[in-house]
Amino acid sequence: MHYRTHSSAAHPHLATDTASPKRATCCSGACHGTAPEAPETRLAVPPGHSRSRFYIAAMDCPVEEALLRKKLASISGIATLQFNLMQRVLTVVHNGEIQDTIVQAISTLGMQAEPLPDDAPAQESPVVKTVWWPLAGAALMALLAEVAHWTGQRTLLAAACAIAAIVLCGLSTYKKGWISLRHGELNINALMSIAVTGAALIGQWPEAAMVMVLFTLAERIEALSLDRARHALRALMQLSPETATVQGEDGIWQTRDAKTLEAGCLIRVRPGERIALDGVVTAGQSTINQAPITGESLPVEKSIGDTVFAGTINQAGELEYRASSRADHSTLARIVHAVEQAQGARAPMQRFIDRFARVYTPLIFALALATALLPPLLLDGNWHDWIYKALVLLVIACPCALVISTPVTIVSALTAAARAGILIKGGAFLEAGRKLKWLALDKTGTLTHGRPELTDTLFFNAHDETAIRQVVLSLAGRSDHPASRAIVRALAHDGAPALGVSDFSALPGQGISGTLAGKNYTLGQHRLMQARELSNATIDGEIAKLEQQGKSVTLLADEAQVLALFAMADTIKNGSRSAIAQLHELGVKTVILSGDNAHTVRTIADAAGIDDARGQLLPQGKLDAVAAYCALGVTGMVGDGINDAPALARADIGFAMGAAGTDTAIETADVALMDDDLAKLPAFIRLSHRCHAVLLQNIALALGIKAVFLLLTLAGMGTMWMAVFADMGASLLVIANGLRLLQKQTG
Ligand SMILES: Nc1ncnc2c1ncn2[C@@H]1O[C@H](COP(=O)(O)OP(=O)(O)OP(=O)(O)O)[C@@H](O)[C@H]1O
Ligand SMILES: [Zn+2]
Repeated sequence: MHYRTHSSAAHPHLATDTASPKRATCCSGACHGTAPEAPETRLAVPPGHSRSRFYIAAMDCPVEEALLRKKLASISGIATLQFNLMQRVLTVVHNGEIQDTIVQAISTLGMQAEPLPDDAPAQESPVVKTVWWPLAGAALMALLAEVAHWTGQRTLLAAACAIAAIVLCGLSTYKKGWISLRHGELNINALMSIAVTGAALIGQWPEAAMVMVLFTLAERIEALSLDRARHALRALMQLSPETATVQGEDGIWQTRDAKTLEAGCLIRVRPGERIALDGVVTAGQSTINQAPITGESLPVEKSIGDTVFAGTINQAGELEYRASSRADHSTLARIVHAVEQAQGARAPMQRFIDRFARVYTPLIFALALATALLPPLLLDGNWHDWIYKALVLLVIACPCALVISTPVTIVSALTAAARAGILIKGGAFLEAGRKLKWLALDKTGTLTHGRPELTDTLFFNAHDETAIRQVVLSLAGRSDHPASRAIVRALAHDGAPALGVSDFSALPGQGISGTLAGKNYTLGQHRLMQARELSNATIDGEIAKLEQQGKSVTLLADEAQVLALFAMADTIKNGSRSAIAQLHELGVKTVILSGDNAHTVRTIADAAGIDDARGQLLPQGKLDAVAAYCALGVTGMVGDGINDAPALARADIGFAMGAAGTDTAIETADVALMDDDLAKLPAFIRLSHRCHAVLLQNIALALGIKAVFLLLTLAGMGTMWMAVFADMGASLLVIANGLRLLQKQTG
């Protein structure tokens, strides 16, 4: 009997043997070297601690993060804090039942924290309807103040209009500013409040009003732009339909809410409809557009036994399939969840900028103070002029544009990648991609189709070939390894009934063994038989001949001797050569690390144009090889098999191929490629370059604009509302620049 649970579309190699040993215990992240930093996606929960998540609507800007950090630091029992500003979710690892204390503490900051169920799949953030009329009224009042001022009306009128404008739109800024000042933080709200108040105090009423109005307007636009980045990801989730046609107990088809369906139910999908849940086809034949999962829009043939994914589009015919998981555990839901978690992990660039901002703001604030005080005191300057300049400086002191530019850019890139079938588990990996020096590739299933055909069969010392065929068929039937599957495919038509297998065990990268009809047999590679001293000169000679032809050989042996030889040849994937060429163009060197024999590996390396080839590696050998390359430079490893897991975890970036349908790959890989297309590797590296370019542009833009205004102001030419315009303009520009990554197709 076969134990296949995966279709040929989902890669077979990663499916475990039924009795396979534990998966590699090494988790990605924990074993990473220095570059890149381990992602913070999964917060470790020490014993005795628990994890709580809160949705805080007001927390969408790094200034709130600083405030919250400070406030929560005073609560005992909190171990770790993780801020996801894009999703506005705060994760706290703590001991003791202190959720209420946390909510309480946050409320003293003027923010509301709603507890979220732990690890719940992301939910739609509540849409807060923005009320625009107070802002419009404020703008009108500010204009009137301006007019009153210019037409030389009494100051009183200008002041009245200005106060009305500030009250209409600025109260919340004042409130937030006051809270942050009380906690010793200088956030944008505090800076703006001081600037506006200062302007009013020196009699610049219209300017005070304008600054407040422009600031509020820009904040609104900024919030809307950030929402766009958030919703791009949510839009992915909405690809799976709300309802599905399900067979009820009475056999009648009925339309039901997809969220209420359990695994195991039978679903029918018509041509043109979207698949509602992950599942396995039980009837019908069709083609499916899997672009939402894999990024590949060429339709894929599906028939009985094939896996279908929620969110993909059924095209040609009607299909019936049995759901394999609930809607909130579909591959699509996992992708969205993984990207959301990745957003919470801070990329190195972001950490750098946060550190920079912490110095920048106090520095400019000090400069403003000095500007206000020193020239009038020491140089007999005009108080009014210098205070005004100081206020303009306060407006420039906000690092908002700089701080917001990085997360927006990275989130846009992560989302764009997910839409193209590349799941990146954190900004750190995205940033590391462009630094890749070496890429190690697994052979079977990565460079080749992973569907070898049996080419030669030889029997040794055999009295009864039929009996041996039956043994090998029964044993190979227990494994999902491509070598075993090739044997099963070639021999299955013999029609002999399968024998029962007991004591089945798998030796990753070497073979499998089990007891059939009271005798122990091993199916595996040449080395394994040599180590057991079962091989001989004749067999070695035959194998050498076959391997020269680029074939892989698997042997069947009992406890005393080798009984049969199976040679197979795998074909290289169409896209492999061009993908490797693109990688070389991007400055990445390539090497194959394979468990197969050296000749075959060399043959495939030459056919694909790969720089270096190493065969005959056990899982530990692959790991050691990757470690050696890591010492030379940033190293990636691409694989899909159990024998690759330790090496994938050790590499600076571990890429899992054909991850759709294999949950462990989606969860443990640093970068999960949803299908088997190697072209996704150069696409990932190009995205990394593009993302880096945008990050640098944004930093230059944000700092450049500040620098210009700093000089203008000191030269006495900067006005306050110009500074607000420039500052907020910079924020909007960098956001728009970051969002560009969303539009561009990766590839
Ligand atoms: N489950 C199995 N059934 C049959 N043969 C196996 C099995 N596992 C390993 N082997 C033998 O061991 C060899 C090495 O296996 P391994 O899985 O390490 O590498 P591979 O699949 O050939 O190549 P790659 O490392 O590039 O994926 C195979 O070529 C095969 O001969
Ligand atoms: Zn801000």
